[in-house]
Amino acid sequence: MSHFIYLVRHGEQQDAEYGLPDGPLSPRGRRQAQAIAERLSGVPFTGAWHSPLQRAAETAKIMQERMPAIDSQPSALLFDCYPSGPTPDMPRSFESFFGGVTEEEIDAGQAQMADATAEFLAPAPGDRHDLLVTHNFVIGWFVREVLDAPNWRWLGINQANCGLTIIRVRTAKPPVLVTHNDLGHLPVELRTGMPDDWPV
Ligand SMILES: O=C(O)[C@@H](CO)OP(=O)(O)O
Repeated sequence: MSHFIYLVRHGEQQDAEYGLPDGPLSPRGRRQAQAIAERLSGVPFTGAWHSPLQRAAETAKIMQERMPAIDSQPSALLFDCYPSGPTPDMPRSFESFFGGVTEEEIDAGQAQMADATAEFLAPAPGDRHDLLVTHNFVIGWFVREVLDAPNWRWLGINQANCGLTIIRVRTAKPPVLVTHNDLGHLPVELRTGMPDDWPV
């Protein structure tokens, strides 16, 4: 019995480069959402959830238009957050990242991620295929959790807009990272949201 979790980062947000905290998808973001919906259209989803933020909710809505069998529900466990704070074993190069982040934000993010992994990464009694449309840091934390890496390690694990990450969970076996940030469904002009330019 396998529980597959399909993690999708939302599509590109309109004017995100101006530092807006949230907003609608850009035209390119809408095309990304259509492309990931085509990619996943054959999966027999048993559940779907999305972050309540507008960019994620719109992504889920566009996906749902092409995948009428899913009925995506908003989940506060999938909000954008800081999954953990600085730790002594963290490389010093990451310290500046936490400059403007408060302890309250970190505490809230840690609590959210503990609940999110307990809720969404649990083994299921039968086969399950669950879709989660969420944010870069949240997906980085799920990947860190699967790899049993140190807490700080979600930093630097990045996903492109509408990139596809799949985790497989079974009882009595460690979880498996089936694929990470798979962009096979996105033509090159729709590959956005990574911090660095693509090397190829
Ligand atoms: O701001 C960001 O870089 C990430 C953090 O998770 O958010 P989003 O995936 O919403 O762009």
